[in-house]
Amino acid sequence: MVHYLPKDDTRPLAFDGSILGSESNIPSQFIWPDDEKPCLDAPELVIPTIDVGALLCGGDPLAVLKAAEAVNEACKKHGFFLVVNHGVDSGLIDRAHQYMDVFFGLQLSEKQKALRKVGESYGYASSFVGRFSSKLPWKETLSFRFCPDTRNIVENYMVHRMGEDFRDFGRIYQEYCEAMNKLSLHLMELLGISLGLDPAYFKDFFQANDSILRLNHYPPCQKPNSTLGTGPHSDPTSLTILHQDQVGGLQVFSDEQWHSIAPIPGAFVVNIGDTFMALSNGVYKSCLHRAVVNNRTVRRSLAFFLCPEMDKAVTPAAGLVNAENPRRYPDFTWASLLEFTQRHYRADMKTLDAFSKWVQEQESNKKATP
Ligand SMILES: C=C1C[C@]23C[C@@]1(O)CC[C@H]2[C@]1(C)CCC[C@@](C)(C(=O)O)[C@H]1[C@@H]3C(=O)O
Ligand SMILES: O=C(O)CCC(=O)C(=O)O
Ligand SMILES: [Fe+2]
Repeated sequence: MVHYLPKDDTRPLAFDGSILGSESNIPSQFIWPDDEKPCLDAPELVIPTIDVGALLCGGDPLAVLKAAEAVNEACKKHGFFLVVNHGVDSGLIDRAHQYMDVFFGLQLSEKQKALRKVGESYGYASSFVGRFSSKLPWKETLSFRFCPDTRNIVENYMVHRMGEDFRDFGRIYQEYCEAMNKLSLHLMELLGISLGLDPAYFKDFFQANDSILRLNHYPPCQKPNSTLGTGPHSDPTSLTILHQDQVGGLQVFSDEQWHSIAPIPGAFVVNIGDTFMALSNGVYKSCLHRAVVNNRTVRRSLAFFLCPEMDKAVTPAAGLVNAENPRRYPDFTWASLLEFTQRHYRADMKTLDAFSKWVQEQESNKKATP
């Protein structure tokens, strides 16, 4: 059964990884231009490994200070670091990876019960069929909304979209999000210390949050040199906690070239997003990264995106604005940046600058119309 349409057909194609993964004639919409094609032998980027054990148990202040210094150095440069000794149960991480196929292994028609609509951030999306017309990512995704104060929000969402049979499935990602939320708040303490702010500064800002867990499922691809699992972008969100399986494929753009981030069992890859770059007044960098695919095996990753409450004002900490470092970005809300990425702009390497320009244009339009 063919799951995609001939080249000249303009109707959106349906992406079914179980079929396309073995196809050699890849639809043109998935082929990236030469200047964005991946280099599969990218050199490895060695990023600092932060042991957060001392932070979790309120232990040795010297160890916390050392971790904060390493975070400061990494975040001023490329915004990526590894986290170990994080307290997240390894069995929960394993189950979160194993259960992905309970959903992605379904018939396309079943998965489409949870179909994400344009402008929405949650549900099932396959390569953004119907959202973009070219440079389509070679992946299927399932995204959940997580708010710590809304009991069982993930579990109830899955039951609502897929039926009672998906309660156990939803329970696993509910527990996974609760663990990510706890770790995120510890990391926010460390980021506050690393910027010379009160440890509670960012922790309080994100205590109530409106976050996203995204399951990325990358089928094998017969032309891995011409396609991308996830295109080059910086995350528009605040902080990303990524768990990638042992297949490998995450790449970061640093020092003018692409580098691979090797999977480390039991470690999370953490990176600063655009919203946190604005909160730090540009001191910490939200950097370009992407995911490459391979022709042998499926790759899976779980990305937890910590986001503030929708209408909370995103404005830099006062201590980070001064004559040497004036305001870099306008005040905004996460709701407006999210809407920008969902309706007006495909998140890429320049999202925050394009968004800042868009905010200023919106404001001048408002002033112009009486
Ligand atoms: C707010 C978001 C938009 C994207 C998901 C996310 O929750 C955080 C990352 C964003 C994304 C992955 C950046 C690359 C382009 C994108 C379209 C994708 O490939 O998935 C982005 C996501 C989106 O759904 O717009
Ligand atoms: O799958 C990966 O390794 C990266 C995915 C990513 O960058 C994202 O979902 O924002
Ligand atoms: Fe990302």
